[in-house]
Amino acid sequence: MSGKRVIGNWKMNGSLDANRRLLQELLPPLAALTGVEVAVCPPFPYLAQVGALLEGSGVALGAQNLHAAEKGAFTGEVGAGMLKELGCRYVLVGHSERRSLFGESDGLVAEKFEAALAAGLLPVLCVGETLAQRRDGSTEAVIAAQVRAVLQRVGIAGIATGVVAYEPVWAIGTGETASPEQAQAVHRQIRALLGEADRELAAATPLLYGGSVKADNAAALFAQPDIDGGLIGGASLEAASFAAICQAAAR
Ligand SMILES: O=C(CO)COP(=O)(O)O
Repeated sequence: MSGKRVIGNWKMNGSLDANRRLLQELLPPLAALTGVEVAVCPPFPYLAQVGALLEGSGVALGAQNLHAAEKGAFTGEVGAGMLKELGCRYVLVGHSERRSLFGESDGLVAEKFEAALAAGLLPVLCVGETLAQRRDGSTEAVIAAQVRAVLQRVGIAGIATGVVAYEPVWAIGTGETASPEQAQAVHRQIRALLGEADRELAAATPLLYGGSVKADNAAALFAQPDIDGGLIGGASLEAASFAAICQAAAR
């Protein structure tokens, strides 16, 4: 199957030396793969270094966050145009760590998604429910609210230009992956929700799964009809694991 995407989210990890070593080991096996688009999202200070190391590799660069404004008096923040200038293709928007640790609301996430699109970046909208929300049966409502906030702001054409990543909060960094069936059920729901706006664009929107994706569970997840690839945290920091996950997507 072709057309899958695998994006590595390094989170707040790495160093000049570690990044160089990771990519030295990772890029050769990736060069042999076809039918999969791979990207890595290092912390802001390493975008230029990693961008240079990726040159000619076919692996794309992404950032983990952005501010909704173009520029201005926002100390410590980074604008979409800056990311674009540094060679980013993707930017994560509304990762659950941003939502829970840094108070990002559905509305703010929608503004960021719009700003990324305006700069010519491909925003990756991250959505997902907490364990408490899954247990009390509100998974569907939570995901719907998170997706609708962005849909209302940028429309289905805007969402379809970017990417949606389903990352159940209870599966992030816990080693507990959603089963392929659990993930597929939510992906199907997201596809249906987008399909209410436009079926064709909904079908064309890449839906990635994230949350403890590893070399040994990637193939089963990627085999699901509505899972178009993965957003990888911990395993993207290990060259062999990340390469194996990309390989599973290339099959
Ligand atoms: O948050 C994630 C990617 O954005 C997933 O992280 P893990 O793969 O470490 O569970």
